Amino acid sequence: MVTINCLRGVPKITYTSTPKITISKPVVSLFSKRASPLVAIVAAASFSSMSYDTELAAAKKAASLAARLCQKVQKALLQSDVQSKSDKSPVTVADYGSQALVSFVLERELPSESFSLVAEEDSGDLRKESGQETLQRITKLVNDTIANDGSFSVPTLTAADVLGAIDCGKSDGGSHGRHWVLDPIDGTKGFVRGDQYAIALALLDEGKVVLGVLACPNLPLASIGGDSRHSSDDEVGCLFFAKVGAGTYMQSLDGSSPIKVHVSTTENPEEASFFESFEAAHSSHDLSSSIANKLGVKAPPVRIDSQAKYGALSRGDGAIYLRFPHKGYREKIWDHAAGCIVVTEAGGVATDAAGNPLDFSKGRYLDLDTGIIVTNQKLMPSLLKAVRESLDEATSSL
Ligand SMILES: Nc1ncnc2c1ncn2[C@@H]1O[C@H](COP(=O)(O)O)[C@@H](OP(=O)(O)O)[C@H]1O
Ligand SMILES: [Mg+2]
Ligand SMILES: [Mg+2]
Ligand SMILES: [Mg+2]
Repeated sequence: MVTINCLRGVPKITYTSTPKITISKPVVSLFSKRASPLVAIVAAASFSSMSYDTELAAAKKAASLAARLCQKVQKALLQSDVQSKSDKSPVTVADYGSQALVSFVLERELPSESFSLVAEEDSGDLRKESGQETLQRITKLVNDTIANDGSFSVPTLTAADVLGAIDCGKSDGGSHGRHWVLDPIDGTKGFVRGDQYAIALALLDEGKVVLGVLACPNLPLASIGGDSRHSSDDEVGCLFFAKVGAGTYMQSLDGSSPIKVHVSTTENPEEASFFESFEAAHSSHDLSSSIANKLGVKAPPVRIDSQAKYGALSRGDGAIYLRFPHKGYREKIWDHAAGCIVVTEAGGVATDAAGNPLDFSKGRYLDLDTGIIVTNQKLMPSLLKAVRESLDEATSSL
């Protein structure tokens, strides 16, 4: 049996191999020219032979447009644009606007697809009385970005449309069917500081990441290896994209020709610089320093926010990414799905601290042992050994 969950008041189509078709809602959507049941059946029949080209093109367009919205907001960020979520983490008008835009673009560009989106933000706070001013600002940002792009002929979106688009991201994901996975701004703390952030979008098919796009508006096109400071003359704005079995490419966000990228091939830890979170609250800097020492890494850590770390690693700026959240933190799939395929298609390996591959099929959270480590194939065995020793030492000193 195949179930296609269409959100936003569009049809929920369920059919079995008989095929028996049930349409549980009327075909009504502001945005979409929705699939007929027949189209849905044809799509399901060719499921296994998909090349994901259309999906990748849609994902690149969605992430690039969202990046434009974010760039505009970051340039003139107001204190009132930044709110605090119930877990005390920050969220801005750009996080919400980016999520609404990506949801909107995917549905417009892939009208015959089922549409399931697992995304970070939800509209709860925007539906409250206190959220109305923020909602108006987000609605204007989304409409302005669509109008400036000029490629969609849609009526102006209402605040309710924007709320609906944001709430499309409530899917639970899982190991069956297709699910888009979105972090509308990864590295919100970096975004608010004026530093690195990324729009991270991936597609899961039967629990596996099959494509990923990372828009990194502040990442220099030139290498940042070994030095996170860069001159203000550096051209910034990178778009990384990867498709399963097809490698990883990078182009400028302005639309230059893509170039194929590859992770560092160094086998020598002394030459290998490593990335970690800028925020010590997100990853233990002490633990990564101990691991780097054991491995013989000489260079100081390169600390930057967001999945820009995966992008930079995929083009060989550094050779290692270490992430060790403090006890009790659960990693979410949108913080790693796009970055993971970008780095693995570029020849890298991403695992948990025990060397297990990252499993994106378990729902909104990653179920993993302790931390996330990323490097090239050659360095992974010695990195795993250093990780094990450092973790043992940390445990025995408690
Ligand atoms: N205590 C914590 N430990 C680990 N990660 C955390 C954390 N609190 C928040 N995060 C996650 O770290 C992400 C940013 O990663 P990085 O440190 O690499 O920039 C955040 O993404 P958002 O900014 O999308 O919320 C958030 O999901
Ligand atoms: Mg994130
Ligand atoms: Mg985010
Ligand atoms: Mg967040």
